[in-house]
Order: sequence, then structure tokens, then C-alpha cells
Amino acid sequence: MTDSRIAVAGAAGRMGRTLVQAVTAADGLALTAGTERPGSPFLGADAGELAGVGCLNVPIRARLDEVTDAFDCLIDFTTPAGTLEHLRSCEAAGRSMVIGTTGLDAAQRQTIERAAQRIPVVLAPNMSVGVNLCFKLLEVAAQVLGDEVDIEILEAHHRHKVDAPSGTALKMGEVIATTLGRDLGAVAVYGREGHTGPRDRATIGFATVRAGDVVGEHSVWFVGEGERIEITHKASNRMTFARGAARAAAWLAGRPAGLYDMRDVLGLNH
Ligand SMILES: NC(=O)C1=CN([C@@H]2O[C@H](COP(=O)(O)OP(=O)(O)OC[C@H]3O[C@@H](n4cnc5c(N)ncnc54)[C@H](OP(=O)(O)O)[C@@H]3O)[C@@H](O)[C@H]2O)C=CC1
Ligand SMILES: O=C(O)C1=N[C@H](C(=O)O)C[C@H](O)C1
Repeated sequence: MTDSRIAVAGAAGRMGRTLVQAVTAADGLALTAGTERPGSPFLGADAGELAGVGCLNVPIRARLDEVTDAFDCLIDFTTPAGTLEHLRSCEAAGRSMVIGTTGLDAAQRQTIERAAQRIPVVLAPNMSVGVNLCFKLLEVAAQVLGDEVDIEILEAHHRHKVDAPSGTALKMGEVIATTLGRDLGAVAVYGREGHTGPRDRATIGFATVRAGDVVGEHSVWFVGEGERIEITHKASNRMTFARGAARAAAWLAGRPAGLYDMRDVLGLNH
């Protein structure tokens, strides 16, 4: 079987470089294109050399639409605006996408849903196996503990992260709210200050820390009278996300158009 040809958007970024390493190491995948935004100092540099895996003869380009013939699947961990622009190119060229970008608003998610009627897309705020297992554990915990506990979601990330709460924390909130029949938009409390009054049990609280080089930590507290259950995931390096994205790209080969998430890729959506 021939390798799936993979492009990495934002190939000089923190995740971009790790994705180039993961794609290069994966069986059945070959890195054939890489992009950065127009004006980037990394344009023309070799994606493999930037990622520390040696020359791959893949120069970083500014325009994805000029290289759509060179790949089958785009892995995109950039910015919401960048991802939406790349989505248009992939939709026009019939290429699949793995999207890890977070901070997407509701309209941007709807645009991705519409495009996924024409191309296959995996969209997930966290591609690690461990976090996707935690989503399952959260469903079970919420089913068992129900309305008898207060639920708080705590997350910590590095000082460069631009969106808050993290996409993973928001997804954790959605999983719990859906399980409990609550509307996250109505019950979410994003940080507290001043005279807040006592806590309303139906709320789901979010707390965010940004500091130093923390890769990504998420903890959900289910707190009742006399006991506290914590479901925690700590990423210690970015390769866990990149390997998941490479796995998703391989899984997409030959799939029909549709919007998938990592739980589909991992067979956890049953
Ligand atoms: N789903 C998951 O498992 C994970 C998701 N993420 C998410 O991935 C995203 C990226 O994170 P991270 O790698 O830390 O961020 P970085 O800022 O390090 O990387 C993003 C890269 O994309 C580049 N870029 C921006 N716009 C464009 C564009 N239009 N075309 C091409 N390249 C572009 C940036 O360039 P420049 O710096 O010049 O703007 C930068 O090099 C975030 O949304 C983050 O939350 C992160 C880890 C795991
Ligand atoms: O920006 C990051 O770094 C990360 N972002 C993702 C998120 O917003 O959930 C996933 C991971 O925790 C790292």
C-alpha cells in the first residue's frame, strides 16, 4: 500500500514541529507539504530540518491552495482564522483534514460541520488517548454521582496559550453537561470574583492557570459531602497529541465525508 501523503499547517509552531516528527515516525504516512503564515521567517526552510528529523525536502510554503495536489490529508494545529482558510482550500480540492486548533467559536464550528458534508474531517480539542479515555470516565462519573455533587473543571497550560478555558476543558464540560441533561451555555461559570453568593449545585465551574512551560493539565472535581473524586490528566510532552493526530490522519484514509472526533478514531464512541 502507498503511504498517505500528509501536509502540516503551521509546521514551525510548537505542535507543528512535533507533528512533523510524529508523521515522519509513523508507518504508512509521509510528510509531503508544510505551511506557515505569509510573512513568516520560516518560509522556504525545510520542515524536517526545523523539526530536528533531518532534511525531508519539504520546503515550508505560505499558501496551502498552491500545494493541494501534494497531499491527501492536512493536519492543522494553527489558529481559528488559519484553520478556516485551510478548510476552504481542502474542501475545494477534496482533501481530508485533522483539526486540533482550539478557540473556535460556534459559527466557525458550524462552518467546519458544513464542510464535513463534502470532505472527511477529524475535529478534536485533544488528540491524546488518555484525555479521550477521561471523557468516557467523566460520563460514568456524572451518571453515578449525578446531582449529588458540585462539579469543577481545573486546567493549566503554558504561558503562550491564547485561548481560555482550554478546548479540552470546554469539551469536558460539554460531556458532563450532556450526561446530566444540562445546557453548558446556561450553567458554566468561568472564574469567580467578589461577592459571588453560595454555589448553585447545577453550575459547572471552570478555573484556568497560565504559567511557564506547563504542557497541559486537566482535572475534574466531583465534590460531595465527605468525599471528593478527581479525574485528572497530565500531559508531559506534546508527542502524545501529535501521535494521536497522526493516528487520526491514517484512520481517515478512504473514509467517507463526515465529521469525526478522536473517540471515533479510537473506537470509544459506542
Ligand atoms: N487538539 C490537540 O490535541 C491540541 C491542540 N492544540 C492547539 O493547537 C493550536 C496551536 O498550538 P501551538 O502549536 O502551541 O501554537 P503555536 O503558536 O506554537 O503554533 C501555531 C503555528 O501556526 C502558525 N500559523 C498561524 N496562522 C497560520 C496560517 N494562516 N497558515 C499557516 N500557519 C499559521 C503560527 O505562526 P505564527 O507564530 O507566525 O503566527 C505558528 O507557527 C492551538 O489552538 C492549541 O490550543 C495544541 C496542542 C494539542
Ligand atoms: O494549547 C495547548 O498547548 C493545548 N491545547 C489544547 C486545548 O486547548 O485543550 C490541548 C492541550 O491541552 C494543549
